[in-house]
Amino acid sequence: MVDRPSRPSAISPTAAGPQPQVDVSDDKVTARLPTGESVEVLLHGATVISWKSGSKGNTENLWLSEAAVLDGSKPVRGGVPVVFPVFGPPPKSGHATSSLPQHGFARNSRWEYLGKSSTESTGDNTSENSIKLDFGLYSSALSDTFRKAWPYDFGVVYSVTLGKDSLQTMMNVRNEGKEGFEFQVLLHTYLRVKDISKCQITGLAGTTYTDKVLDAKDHSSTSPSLSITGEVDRVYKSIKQSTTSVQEDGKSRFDVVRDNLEDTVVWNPWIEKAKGMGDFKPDDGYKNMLCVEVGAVDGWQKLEGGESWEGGQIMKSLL
Ligand SMILES: O=P(O)(O)OC[C@H]1O[C@@H](O)[C@H](O)[C@@H](O)[C@@H]1O
Repeated sequence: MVDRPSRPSAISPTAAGPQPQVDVSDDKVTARLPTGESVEVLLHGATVISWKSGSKGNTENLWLSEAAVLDGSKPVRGGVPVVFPVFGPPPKSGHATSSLPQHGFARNSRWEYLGKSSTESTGDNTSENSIKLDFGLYSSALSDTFRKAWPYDFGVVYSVTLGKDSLQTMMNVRNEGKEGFEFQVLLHTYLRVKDISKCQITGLAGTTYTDKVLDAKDHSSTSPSLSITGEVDRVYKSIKQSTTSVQEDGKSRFDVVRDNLEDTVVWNPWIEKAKGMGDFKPDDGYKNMLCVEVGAVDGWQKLEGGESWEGGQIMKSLL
């Protein structure tokens, strides 16, 4: 477990200073800090589709396809889709998730907005806000098809916390039934980069990964950093380091810190695969995105009736 964001030195809910703003519409929730940072979350899939930080909140940190479908008819290509309760194509048969679509139903279901909470931390002559948005998905709200395919009683609360230069996304999964169930979870983050050819990923050395492009077999990562020079689809498993970092042009760009999650998928479809996806635009958008997807996808998490599990990430924009 990594440390949660440090506790504010003083919390003053009635502070007189400017407060974060939250707008709730039929299909999305938008939050903005007084300093300009913002986050947009679509209720479809509780998909974060924009996270802006930097000076006056001018820097978009997430890649969203120009052809992303945002009307709820399919998963969003970009942002941070939530993958649950199965990662990738489900096991062909013999597992409770076998009849689910690729990456499960969470990114394909409408979530409920549960509300917000904000904190203001004050230091010497400084004051910093953060805002947490909570979203819920329950078995009772699933479509009949998904409920039939995965007939367990569950509740998931997904919390998205916007800080000055960070975005924390945490999943809390509860088994609300009597029967135990197994699940996988993954936060399929599409980071926005200026030029993939100038990016390096560190924090994965000494890890075993499955290379889904090469041979679907296990390999050992010995090199201290990874550059993307073609299609990549790797599942890094049981990673020792808690932080995966992205450098661009020799400068630190992102830190992705895992919390109670041991695995990370690194994905870029590159030229041909990008062209083959109808909702991936522009065709050369693969140059501006890098998926660093934290998760628990090697094997299964098991929850007995009444138990719950929590895991997630803190992403830091280091501009
Ligand atoms: O097209 P989808 O279902 O959103 O999946 C995108 C990619 O998601 C990644 O997590 C997988 O490792 C890839 O194999 C997959 O191609």
